[in-house]
Parts: sequence; C-alpha cells; structure tokens
Amino acid sequence: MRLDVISIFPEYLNPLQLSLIGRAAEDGILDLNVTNLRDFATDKHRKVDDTPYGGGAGMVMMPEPWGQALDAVRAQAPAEKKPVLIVPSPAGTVFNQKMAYDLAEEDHLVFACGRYEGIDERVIEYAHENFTVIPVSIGDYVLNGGEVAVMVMVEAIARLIPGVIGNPESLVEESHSDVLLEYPVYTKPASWRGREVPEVLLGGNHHRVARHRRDEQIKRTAARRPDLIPQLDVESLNRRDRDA
Ligand SMILES: Nc1cc(-c2ccc3cc[nH]c3c2)n[nH]1
Repeated sequence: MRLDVISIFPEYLNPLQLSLIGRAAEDGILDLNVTNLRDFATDKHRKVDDTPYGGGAGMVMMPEPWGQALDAVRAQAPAEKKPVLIVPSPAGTVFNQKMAYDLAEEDHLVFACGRYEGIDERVIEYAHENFTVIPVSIGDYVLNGGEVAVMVMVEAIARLIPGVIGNPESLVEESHSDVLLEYPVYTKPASWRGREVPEVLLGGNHHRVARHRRDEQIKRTAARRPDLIPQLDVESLNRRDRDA
C-alpha cells in the first residue's frame, strides 16, 4: 500500500518511521510518503493561509497550494482506480474498526492534514475529480489540525495489512473486531501485591478459559459500552451457553 500524507508539519509524522509501521516501510510492505504543503506555496514567503471570506476569527488554508500538492501526489502514483483522499475533520464520518478494515484493502491512501480553521472548501470539491474523498472524524472532540488524526488512522489501518504485525493471531480476538470489548489480560507473577490472577486462567482447561474470557468480555462491554449491546447477537450467546 502507498500512503501519502500532506501537511505543513511533516515532522509531525516522524513517529510513523518507528516500530512496526517503520519496519513495514523498510520491508516495502508500506510505501510511506510525507509531502510538505509549503513546497507548493506560490509566493516567496511560502504562504498557505489567508483571511476567511465572510470574516470571522482565524485563517483558512488557501486553495492553490493544496491543488498543486494533490495534483503532484496523484501524478506520482498514476493508476486506473482513484486513490482515496482522507480529510480529517470534526465534521467527518466517525472512524471505526470497520472503516479501518475497508481502507486497509485500498492500494493508495492520501491524507490531507488541515490546520487553522480548515481548508478552502473548493479544494475538497476539486479533489473529487481525481480522488474518492472521505472527510473523517476520529471522535467528537476538537484538535488543532489533522496530523494527530492521521497518526491514529494510519496505525489502525496499517496494522491490518498482512505482514505489518508479526502475529496475525493477535488481530483475531481484539476489541471491536467482534463487537465485544477485550477481556482482561494477566501475566506473571500469579500473585502481585496481594492481587491474584483468576484461578481459572492458571489451570489448563482451555474450554473453561475461553468461557471465562467471553464472560469477562460481556461484563466489560455491558459496563463500559452498553451502546454496543444492541449489536450483540444475544441469541447466539445464549445458544453457546445451551451448547456448552
Ligand atoms: N476528530 C477531529 C478532527 C479534528 C480536526 C481535523 C482537522 C483540523 C484542521 C484544523 N482543525 C482541525 C481539527 N478535530 N477532531
């Protein structure tokens, strides 16, 4: 997968060169490219923002640097299929695990990091000519720019790509992959500061361990994310209990 990030703070994306994603880039599984929007500014001061039409506080990102940057990125990876352009925004579709799975199937993702009060809306309209454009929110809180949102999305997406994480098994039982939240985990020592690992986990009965973990998932989901319960197929859980 090719990943392009356009930002006025390219160094903000340096952590993507670390750990599993950095290794995947070295191994050629990911082709990660960060573009400095200022390189496409049209004046000697490399200006990328200006005052908003209609007045109001703050500045708006000018259209032309974005138009040239998007054209340049599109030209670097000519392909029949339009790349997906993800525009982090508080007004976007909320990012979730299903979106991460869907985006992990794409060949080319481009991320446009806004700053200031946002990007001139005509850029988004223009981008539809060469990209499949998706405004995306990572949650109902306001950031100062898109870079942090891109870091979140790139990590969530890249880890689903075969070869990026060592053990694909660990993708199977995680939270949100099957609606229920993850169960509590423990490791040595069995007794720590007067607190014990649940006895069932110390025995070798895999069936009992699996049942215990599922019960813990249900308890934790009901307590912390009751909103997920309607999606839970209670009938299949009850059937599981009957068959146990
Ligand atoms: N989920 C979420 C996204 C954002 C966001 C994204 C881009 C910009 C550009 C300027 N402010 C921004 C805020 N805040 N919260």
